[in-house]
Amino acid sequence: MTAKTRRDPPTAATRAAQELDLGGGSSISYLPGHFAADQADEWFKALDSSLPWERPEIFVRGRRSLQPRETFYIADPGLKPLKYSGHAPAYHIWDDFPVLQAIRDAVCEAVPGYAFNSCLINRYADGDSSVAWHSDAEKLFGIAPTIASLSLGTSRDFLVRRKVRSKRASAEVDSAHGTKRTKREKVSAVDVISSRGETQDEKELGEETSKFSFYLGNGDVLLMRGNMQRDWEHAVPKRKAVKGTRLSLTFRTVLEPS
Ligand SMILES: O=C(O)CCC(=O)C(=O)O
Ligand SMILES: [Fe+2]
Repeated sequence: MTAKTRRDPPTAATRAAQELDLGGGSSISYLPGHFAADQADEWFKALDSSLPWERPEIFVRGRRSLQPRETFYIADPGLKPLKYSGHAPAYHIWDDFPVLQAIRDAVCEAVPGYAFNSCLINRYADGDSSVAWHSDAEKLFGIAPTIASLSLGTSRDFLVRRKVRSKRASAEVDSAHGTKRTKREKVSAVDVISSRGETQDEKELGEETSKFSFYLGNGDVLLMRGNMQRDWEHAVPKRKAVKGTRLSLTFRTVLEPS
């Protein structure tokens, strides 16, 4: 049986934050069941039925295709608009969506110290919806953005893997950011290239490729911090057996004015 069964409700032990230090200044904090299921259900229903979802054409690796999920973007007024994969999503503001304002306040409270001013929301109607391997390294979020995602609805796998970079690209990026990379990290980047070739598609990777998997469920919060968008990429792969809908609200801080 390949279908994943629904998780047990979180207990005090499982609800505790899990910290994953990926090295090189990258880390993930995972807060399973941070928001109670009834609260998460209420938010899911309010958003799923009312947001003006978009499903645009995007441009990825030289090919135009229909985005394999729906999205909605909201931000403080007057910020530089988001653009990714050749597409600029419609720019909505919090005043028009009070439920999102309330969710943003709750997430900022859950993750003290960050003033998230924008949110890209993804709607995965069922297991056919996905997001391909990518990082959120857009310039408007700065060089080491913290991104907090809140999952609502059906659970989905969220995968994380180290980026493949040439030795030269690594050296250039490191000097641009003024960071030092240890010899061991350089060697492991090369190992990754030789173990999986240059392909970007999803295939089973060897253990040496540093891949992690989270099963994100209703009310879970996950934070990507530090150099994650520079050195790692993430994906939500298709899962044919999944029938239900998942929303992910990815809170970010846009640093540049328009
Ligand atoms: O759905 C998720 O958890 C990830 C979404 C994502 O990577 C993004 O919006 O950039
Ligand atoms: Fe992302």
